[in-house]
Amino acid sequence: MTKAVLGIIGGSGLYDLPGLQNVREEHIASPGRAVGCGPIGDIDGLPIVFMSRHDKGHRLSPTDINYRANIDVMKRAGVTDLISLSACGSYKENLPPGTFVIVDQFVDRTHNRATSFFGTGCVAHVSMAHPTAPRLRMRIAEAAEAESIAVARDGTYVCMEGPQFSTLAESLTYKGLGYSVVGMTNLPEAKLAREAELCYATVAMVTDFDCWHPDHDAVTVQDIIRVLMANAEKAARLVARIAKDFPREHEPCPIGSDRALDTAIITAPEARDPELLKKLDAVAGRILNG
Ligand SMILES: CSC[C@H]1O[C@H](OP(=O)(O)O)[C@H](O)[C@@H]1O
Ligand SMILES: Nc1ncnc2[nH]cnc12
Repeated sequence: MTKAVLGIIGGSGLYDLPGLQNVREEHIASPGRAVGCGPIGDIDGLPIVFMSRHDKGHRLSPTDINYRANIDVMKRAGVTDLISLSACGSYKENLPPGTFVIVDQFVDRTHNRATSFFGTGCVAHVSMAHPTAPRLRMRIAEAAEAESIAVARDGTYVCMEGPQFSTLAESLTYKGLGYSVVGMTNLPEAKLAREAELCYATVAMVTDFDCWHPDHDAVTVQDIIRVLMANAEKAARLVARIAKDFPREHEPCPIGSDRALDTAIITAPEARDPELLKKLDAVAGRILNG
């Protein structure tokens, strides 16, 4: 049996995790990739590792975040299940600011991100057909309902490069294509979490209607921050409730997020690059050394 450890990545407006108990600062480095770990603690006895994606003071832009180091560190810290708490714009009238969308699908519109641990010397192709872990999503949705937080149990998140917000033409296109929400950060995490065999889910917390909505002006950071304050309080309650009800033993993922590398690595053992394999010790150790 594997002990369940919950990882939380906080996005815009979420630079710490209120309610985290028995906090200790531990430095877990990601070899060759730098970046340490956020505070480790627990809520109701469930071990929790917190990381602030943009760092304290919101220092890092979506393009500059070291997603590989963040996910690698989560893996090294023993995380089994990873939840992203993110701000997003909405493309649907019925998902107004304040709504928490438990994303089930992603569309990638980024073009300047490192989105794989693998590469020359060890190539792997994991499935991204179902990028989020259904059982984790269900637990988040149930916790949100128990806390009377307005929640949508699914939705498609389009991940744009940014850091500029969308043009009106982009916004209308994404809306027309049926996407639910837009953000700039979650797609690299979802891909890397899958390679690292972590169960991943996104809570996309709506802050604005982007710029498509005829009744709302173009989105500004000031407006977003106002909504973020309220969302942050709800997010802390949500995490506390998830932790309270979370199983203490990791439950096998019904879609195999936690075994994603079983059938993914294609490079022949004799063609593998020992230097790359060293860096993959945490992410792919189960399958490479197993
Ligand atoms: C501050 S608005 C734009 C910013 O907010 C979202 O960040 P995160 O996903 O980390 O909450 C969005 O993706 C942009 O990075
Ligand atoms: N409208 C928007 N577009 C992209 N990222 C966002 N994060 C919050 N609101 C956003």
